[in-house]
Order: sequence, then structure tokens, then C-alpha cells
Amino acid sequence: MNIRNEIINITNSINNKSGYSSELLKTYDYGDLDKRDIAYIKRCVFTEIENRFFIDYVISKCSDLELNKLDKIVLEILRMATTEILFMKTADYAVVDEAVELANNLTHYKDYVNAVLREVCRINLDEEDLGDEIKFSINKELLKMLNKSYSKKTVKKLLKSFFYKSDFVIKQNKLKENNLKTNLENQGFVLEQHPFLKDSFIVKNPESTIDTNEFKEGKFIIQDGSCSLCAEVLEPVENSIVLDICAAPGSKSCNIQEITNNQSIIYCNDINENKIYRIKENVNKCGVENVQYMNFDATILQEDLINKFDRILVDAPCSATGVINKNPEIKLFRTKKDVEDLVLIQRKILENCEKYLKKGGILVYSTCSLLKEENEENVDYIENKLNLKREDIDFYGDKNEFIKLMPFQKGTQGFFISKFVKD
Ligand SMILES: C[S@@+](CC[C@H](N)C(=O)[O-])C[C@H]1O[C@@H](n2cnc3c(N)ncnc32)[C@H](O)[C@@H]1O
Repeated sequence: MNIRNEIINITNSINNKSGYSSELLKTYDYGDLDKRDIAYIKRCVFTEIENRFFIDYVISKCSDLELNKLDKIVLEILRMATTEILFMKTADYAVVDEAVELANNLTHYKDYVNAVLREVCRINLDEEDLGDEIKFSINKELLKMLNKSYSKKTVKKLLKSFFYKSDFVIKQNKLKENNLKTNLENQGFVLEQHPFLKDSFIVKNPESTIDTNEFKEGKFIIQDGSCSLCAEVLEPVENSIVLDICAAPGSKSCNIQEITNNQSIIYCNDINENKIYRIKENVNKCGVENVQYMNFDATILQEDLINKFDRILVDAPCSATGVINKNPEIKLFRTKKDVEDLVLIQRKILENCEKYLKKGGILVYSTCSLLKEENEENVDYIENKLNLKREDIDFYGDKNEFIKLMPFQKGTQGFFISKFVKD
């Protein structure tokens, strides 16, 4: 296997929107490549996507041909090599040689690639002069939506935060383990208590946490701090009947059953049949019991579920703008139309879930979106159009209308949680 061929293959899959980059990079078949090469591929692909518009801008400054008229493979070779020259420590001459050889094997543009990359090696840019779209590699429509949701100052902080790494957080699974911190520290891991979640820890040296027996045996799950809050806000109690309507891969379902010590019955649904096995895998690994599986489109009303549940979690499909730092392609591809379509889906799911909830039952609506359309505006919609009353949420000792975690605060991803009770 050739490292640079694999970089181009993965980048093409991301360009074709075959899935989130974090998932593609994790599940890609790297064949016989060693750990160092795999790490290089991941870093190069991620950096290129994270800086795509800036990189294209640099290439356009160094090219006589217009980028949108270039052969797709040639453009990808140039993007990869430009990433290596500008952001990685590989020697420029080696990068240019490798790229030219690849261009020679795959295309007729060897001399052109050579000429452009020699210019890239010499380029001197004043980044201050660049607009936000290029500087932060974000598409116009998404930038406009962020500007509509936040002040200029907050948007600037968000744009910078898209390049931050969130803390690596693990959540102890009390169904299986009560002594996680000591056990992992005895193996050399450095753990810090999470600032606002009692059974969660920030791992300072996370490499190889997934190789531990504790992980393989489901004694902890890897879960951003903000996510496990959903289960707490839902307040599941023993003997309650719970619906997790958009459940895959099932981490929040596991959190819920953990709180009731497996003493509630949880129905896990997802539209995607293939993802049901991911829920089952997590449930089995974590020792979670009393689970029923369902596989339907939550936008379509299921008459047999009406008035059946004491608790419902709607962890809705969303723009995922709160996890751009893990999936930077969202900055490039997410459109206004996508968000409008998602809002319709979210509202339809909420309308149906209101019917599934018993009187006095609790519904939690959460997203990993930063956009007001999917968060605050949906809260208004629920309050005004559905038979659900918003409840304040206790967080950090304060009562909050909802919890909104921003990716530039507290080392978490962007996340939104709101809570309602049925009248
Ligand atoms: C944000 S993820 C859920 C994450 C999950 N709650 C967890 O914590 O592991 C949203 C899920 O909704 C599912 N989904 C999308 N549209 C749906 C629909 N119309 N009906 C049911 N599930 C849907 C997706 O397949 C995806 O697995």
C-alpha cells in the first residue's frame, strides 16, 4: 500500500460525502501499513479537510490553470502535497518528488504539478488579509447562519475553536466498574476528574486506552462530557418505560440504563437498520439489560406507541456543527437547505414523540448543533405548538432555560440539551 494513494482514496470518500471523516478515518482498511504511516495518513487527510479553502487559495495563487477546470486527481494530489508543505514537517523536496511521481503514474500533468508545487514552497502570504471564509475554511452559507445565531465576537471564537481538540473523556460504567480511576492509573494513564460530570474523567495520555481490558469489557465508554448529561437531565427512574428514538450507536441508552441500574425498560430505535447492530454491540459490552430494539423512521407516527412512555430522549439528527473539530468537512459542505430539511425532520420527530409520552412524562431534546434554528427556535416551536412545557435544568448550581455547551468552553464539543414535561 502506498501512503499517498491511501490519502487520496480517503479524501475522495470524504469529498463524495460517504460519511463523517472521523468515522471513515477510524474504520478505513489500512492493510499492512504500520502505526506511524497510519497516523501520518490520518493527520494529512484531517489537516487538508480542516484547511481546504485556504489550501485551494494557495494553490490558485500558484497555478496558471483554474482549479475548477482541473482534473480531480490532479487537484487532490496538489491539495495533499500543499498540506504536507505548509502544515507537516516532511521535507519539501520529498513531498514534491512524491507528488510528481504520483501525477506521472496517474495523469499527464507531471510538469504542471511540479511547477505549482515549487511555487507553493516559495509562497509568502499575509494571512491577515484573508477573509474568514478562506482563513477558517468555512462555506459562505454556514458562516452566514453562524452570524445569524451569534455576535461577531462569538463567531470569531467559534471559528477558532473548530481547530481545537476537545478533551478525551471517558465515562465509567457503574454497571461494571467502580474503581476505574485507580485501575487505569495503575496502568500508567493520567486521569483527571471531569469538571462537571461525576463519573467521567479526562484522560491526558489517551493513546491506547482502547487496548485496555477495561475498554474491551465495557467498564468505560469514550464519550464527550456533554453527551452523558442527556441521561441525567432525563431523570430516568426504576420501572419507567423509556424511548430513545434516535439511539444509534447507543451510548446515551447505556447511560440511561446505568442510572436506573437496569431497572427501567428502554426501547432503542434508529432509522438505519445497519446501526442497530452497533447499539446491540454497545449494550452487550456494557452489561445493559431490559432493552427492546426498533427500526422505524421517527418522522412517521407509530399508532401503537401512543401514550406508552414515561421518558423520551430525542437526540436528533442535526447539522453536527458542534462537532466540526472532529468532522471538519461539515465546514465545507453543510448548506442552508440541509439545515432547513433537518429542522423539518426534528419537528416531525418531536410532534410524534409528544404523542408517545404519557401525561407528566419527561422529554429531552438534544442536538450537537450550534445553530439557533435547530436549538432555540425548536424550543420555541415545542413550547408554542406542542403540549409540552419547558423545565429549567440545574447545571453548575444555576437554573438554566437549557444547557448550551460551546466548543470554546470547558473542553467539550458543542452540545444543546432542553427538557420538557407533558401537561
Ligand atoms: C445524533 S445521532 C444519535 C446518537 C445516539 N443518541 C448516541 O448517543 O449514541 C442521531 C441518530 O438518528 C438516526 N436518525 C436519523 N434520522 C432518523 C429518523 N428519521 N428516524 C429515526 N432515527 C433517525 C441516525 O441514524 C443517527 O443514528
